Amino acid sequence: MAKKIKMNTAMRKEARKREDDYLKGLETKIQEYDPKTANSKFFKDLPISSQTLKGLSEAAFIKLTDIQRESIPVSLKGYDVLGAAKTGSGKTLAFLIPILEKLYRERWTEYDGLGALVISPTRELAMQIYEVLTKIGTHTSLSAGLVIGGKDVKFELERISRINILIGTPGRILQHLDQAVGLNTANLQMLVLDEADRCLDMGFKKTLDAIIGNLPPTRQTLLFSATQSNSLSDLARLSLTNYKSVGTKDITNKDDDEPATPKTLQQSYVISELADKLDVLFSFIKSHLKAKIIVFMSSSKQVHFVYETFRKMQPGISLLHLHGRQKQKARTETLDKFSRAQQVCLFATDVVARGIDFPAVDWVLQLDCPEDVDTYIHRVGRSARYGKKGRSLIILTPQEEVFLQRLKAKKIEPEKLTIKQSKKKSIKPQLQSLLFKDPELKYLAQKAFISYVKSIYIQKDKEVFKFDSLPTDDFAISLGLPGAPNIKFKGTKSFERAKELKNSSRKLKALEKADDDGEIRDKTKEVKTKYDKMFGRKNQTVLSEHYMNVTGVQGAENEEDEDNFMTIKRKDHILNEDELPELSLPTSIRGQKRALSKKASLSTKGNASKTVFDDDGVAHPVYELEGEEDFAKKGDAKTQKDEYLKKETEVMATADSTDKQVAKEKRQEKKRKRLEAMRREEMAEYSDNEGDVETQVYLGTGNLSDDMEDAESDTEDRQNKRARFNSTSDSEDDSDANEYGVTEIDAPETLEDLESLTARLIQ
Ligand SMILES: Nc1ncnc2c1ncn2[C@@H]1O[C@H](COP(=O)(O)OP(=O)(O)OP(=O)(O)O)[C@@H](O)[C@H]1O
Repeated sequence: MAKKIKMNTAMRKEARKREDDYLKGLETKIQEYDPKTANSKFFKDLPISSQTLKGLSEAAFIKLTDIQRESIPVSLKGYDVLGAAKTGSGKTLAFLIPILEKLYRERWTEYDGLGALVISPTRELAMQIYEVLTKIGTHTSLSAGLVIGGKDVKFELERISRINILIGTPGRILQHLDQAVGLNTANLQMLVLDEADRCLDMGFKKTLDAIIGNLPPTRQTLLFSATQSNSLSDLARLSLTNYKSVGTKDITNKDDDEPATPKTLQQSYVISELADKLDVLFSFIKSHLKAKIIVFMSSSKQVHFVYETFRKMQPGISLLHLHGRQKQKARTETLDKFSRAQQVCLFATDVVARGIDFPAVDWVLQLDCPEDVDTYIHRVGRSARYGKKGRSLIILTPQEEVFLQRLKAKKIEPEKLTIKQSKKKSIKPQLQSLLFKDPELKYLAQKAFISYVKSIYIQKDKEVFKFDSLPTDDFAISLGLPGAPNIKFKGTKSFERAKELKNSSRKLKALEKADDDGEIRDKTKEVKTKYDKMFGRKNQTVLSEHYMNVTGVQGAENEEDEDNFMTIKRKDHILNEDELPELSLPTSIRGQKRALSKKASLSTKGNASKTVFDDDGVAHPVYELEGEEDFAKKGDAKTQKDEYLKKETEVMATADSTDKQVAKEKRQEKKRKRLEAMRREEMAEYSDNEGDVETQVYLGTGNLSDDMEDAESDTEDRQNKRARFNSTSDSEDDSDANEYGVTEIDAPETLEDLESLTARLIQ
């Protein structure tokens, strides 16, 4: 922080003049700076302020990297920038320095509000950017905030209005833009999108559009990434004006034969059968006990399973695991431990594939093939950063070998390795024995199996990921399972049938419509057996235990169920179709149609008549005429009429109150389901791949040097977050929505009320 000295008016004037002159001089230097002639090597050669230089040198940033040399002067001159450079090449400083400089030159104070906004696709990356900013900005008087989840609103509102540089993930930033009255973007000078293409991949396009829509068009915008996609060019076209592309040659390899991966990275691959991959992994770890390794896998369930089982087999190196389904506190601790350790193996999903700057990673191992070459580049980019050496190994199954061609098209040609026979060790018997002893592990194995199969199924590149030729039985055995869990695509007969369906394009669409529970819901054709209904109620306490027993899915209520695309059934508990109650159905097609058609059945049955049964079980027509004498015996007509009306009114009143009760229950059920759906949606959005995964909001206290994390009260914050999140999404089109985004409706008093309620619900 700038040191405050007591000054009188004259001194203040003098200081002000000196500052004016200095800033003018700086501005002139920027305009006159010509990167070609300047040929700067060090930060001190750039036209930047002494306070930023001081911060940089204290953090040991002295020499410029290529992307910094190229892009900082362009950004300082005020151009929009599309910056692309290899992983680990120093892009973070390339956008943070221009932010600090711009706000400094504009003499930004806390009263000017938000001056710069930095958007990052993951929370981890946002935290990392914030940390770098706190280091290099320590001599400025600017304030910075990290927007990552739930302090109380009053606290946020108070702070956010004084933040000058805000860093966060797209969803959370939009929420603040929508809700925080104190967040004034009218003066915003700079917008930065880090890993911009990833923000788009993760489906944040709409959110980004909405954020950009909230910002003044006169701002300067910088987009940075280590890979480039068409969507990024689209975003650049839409959000940048008169922009300069910087460093893009570095990664597009149009003009030279250089790959988009760092030169100092030694890349290799091995071909292994799917069923042997875990053996290869274990053998690899055993023979690299002194290394710092990251192992990438395709899903959190795989990470969880491999971590839990390998831990029990004690390979002789510390093991860590990190995925988006862990609590934020655990994730932050793991990141920290991994960063500090020198000999350690981290099992992770792609949540840390991009941008995260772990120091000195020796090996990046890809146990599962990445979805595309860009993901490959980002994963291997966790090693060989900032010119250091590093190595990578990708394990491909014979079916996935075609991925090497995809890499070759981008000039990436890893070297083939074969594993020495002497180093190969099968861990299958150990895994089997572990699973046999521990049902929890068996459950994890089943989930890992399912999530892997699902991950292959949903891949876009069908030439690389061949769902049909998955050796499922062998794979299951390799996880220690007795055989492939009987995966049932609900609504179809079996796994084999699912494959068959997958090959038929129309039915594929149906499969793609599968909901979170793996059920392909075709509402028009859905027929529920009593077993379906029972399983459908698995969350209800009475049946849940039984459901778990039948399906062998113990502890499912404690697990996030993202992988229930397909459900598993324990082999020994398959329900036999012949156990189901027998139905006699018409065999001919015409007969079936007739049975299902009301109209057709009426034609054969004649008009319907309503019958009532008396106490002796004798049937009478509903309107049975009574003889005059019998009628007269009961009293005069008026009294009878009044009595009848009274009785009927009572019946109607009872029916009305029952109806109201039923309507109320239905409404509550609907509300519950809606909240549940929102929660699931939110979990999905804030999950594995993992974008806006924050569970807490934290704003910096208004000073760059202040710390950032308060991971307390996770659950409570999660609830708060959820509440606000829902409220955001609903508020636009539902003026009656309360703070939870749920429309409160009065109990219908009349039939009209009920009708209008129904109409609203249908809408
Ligand atoms: N000028 C510099 N001098 C010394 N170290 C630097 C310099 N610039 C960056 N670094 C270091 O290099 C590493 C990589 O930097 P950074 O994380 O900004 O890379 P990146 O290009 O954003 O990578 P990715 O594409 O993977 O996100 C960091 O450890 C950072 O501290």
